[in-house]
Amino acid sequence: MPPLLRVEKVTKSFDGFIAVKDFDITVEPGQMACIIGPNGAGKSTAFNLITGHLKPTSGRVFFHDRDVTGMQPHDICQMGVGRSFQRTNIFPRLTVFENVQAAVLSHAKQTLNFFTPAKKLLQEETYRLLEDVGLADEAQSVSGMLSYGFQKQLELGIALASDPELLLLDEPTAGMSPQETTSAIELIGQIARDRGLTLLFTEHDMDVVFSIAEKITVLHQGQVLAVGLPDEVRRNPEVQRVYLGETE
Ligand SMILES: Nc1ncnc2c1ncn2[C@@H]1O[C@H](COP(=O)(O)OP(=O)(O)OP(=O)(O)O)[C@@H](O)[C@H]1O
Repeated sequence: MPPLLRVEKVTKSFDGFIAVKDFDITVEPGQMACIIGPNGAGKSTAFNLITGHLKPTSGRVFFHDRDVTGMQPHDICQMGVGRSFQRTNIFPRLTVFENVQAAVLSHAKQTLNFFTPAKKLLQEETYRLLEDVGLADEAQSVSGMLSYGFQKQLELGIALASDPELLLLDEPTAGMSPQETTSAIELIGQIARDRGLTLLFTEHDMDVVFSIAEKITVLHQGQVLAVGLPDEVRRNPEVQRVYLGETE
């Protein structure tokens, strides 16, 4: 089976500054893959290049063996690449239900046909998503008043509304307490297994990375420094020198 995602020699420069250089990654269906690297290593840029929010200066991105390089973000999303946006796409004055429903509606607009009983389907889908991300009891809460952990669950619900095959999560546990981190990781793992999702995430917390990642790509100054199984990456002297050593 071909990889779900294949990035080949992608480079991005901003006015001559090379943020990502010759970046390669493959993610297999069902895999939990992680990109790590120090601040400024190019992780967010790599995500943006995959989701179409940035266009590569050179190189190609393939999803399901289809060349998606340069396609618009909403087209890439429609093809099955979802992404969480660190709260920026939550409407704080709307309820949790309304936020997820808006995301479901936005996706459904492009997939429902004229004869589909849209409203009922959308309500059922919205409740199902809220249950999946553990927010059923918070359906009527105002989103802006949610705890930080619940807001992250809401981000996840919104990202899942497009029914992605590949989900990109940018630091899904950022700012969480150790207890919130543990339950968030359990929830993400559970959702990925239940839905047969493929995950690509970035993360600063090494305990999180080594607990769930099946494959790790290490970025350093915009280039891939190492790639492999968690144990291989952990033992790699170069990785220890430039990255792990800094945080331990
Ligand atoms: N739009 C842009 N214009 C110019 N430089 C940029 C732009 N976006 C990112 N950069 C630069 O590219 C480099 C990589 O940034 P990026 O945000 O991808 O790193 P990161 O690994 O996600 O960092 P962090 O862990 O701090 O989020 C940084 O030096 C950053 O300043």
